[in-house]
Amino acid sequence: MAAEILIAPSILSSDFSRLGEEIAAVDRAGADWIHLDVMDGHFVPNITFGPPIVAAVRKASVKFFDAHLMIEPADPYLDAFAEAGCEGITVHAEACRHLDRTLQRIRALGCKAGVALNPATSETAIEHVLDRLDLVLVMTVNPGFGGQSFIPAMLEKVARVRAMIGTRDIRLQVDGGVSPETIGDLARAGADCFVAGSAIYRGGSEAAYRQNIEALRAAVVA
Ligand SMILES: O=C(CO)[C@@H](O)[C@H](O)COP(=O)(O)O
Repeated sequence: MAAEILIAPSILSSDFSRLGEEIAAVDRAGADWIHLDVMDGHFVPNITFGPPIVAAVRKASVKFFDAHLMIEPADPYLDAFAEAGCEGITVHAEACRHLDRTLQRIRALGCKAGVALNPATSETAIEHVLDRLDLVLVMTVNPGFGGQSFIPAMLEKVARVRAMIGTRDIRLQVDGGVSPETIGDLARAGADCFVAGSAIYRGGSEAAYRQNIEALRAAVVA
């Protein structure tokens, strides 16, 4: 049976001056997960926030906190993100020298373990850790910024990753340029967890966020 579709708003596109309210708003508007984009200005050319901010906004929602660590190294910060309230921690394959060890640590902390792949990284980079994974994140833009255009070549990669996952209980997440125009193709290629920033946070109100989330869900099944 196909996995339930999950919609995870990326708070990168929210109004950071009201971050707690913006998280609560997408929660009430129908988000399944809250996606937290952590950037270090080194692995990616942008800087966002770290564990203290995650801990501060944890009370804004009881939904699954899905942290996407675009940081290198990631290992020294895993415990702090888990303590801050992240329930899923996704690291980049490109940023982890000992990926197998990193994933073991994430699970030992009681979190779901994920690996993200940049557009240029082959899925073969995660063949050896499939049994340590709860989620694979196929980046469909080059990480660092919201509002970029979806890279069409990633559709075939999503299909290849879906085939690799086989019958394992692993979520296939996509992130970057996810919109009502692209989500249907991504779902047909095998994605089941959709991160969207600008397509959800446009409109600036809870009512708009609800409409935007509903439009994404409708386009998956169209
Ligand atoms: O991780 C990232 C960017 O690095 C994403 O989560 C973006 O924030 C997605 O933004 P949109 O492409 O949906 O606007």
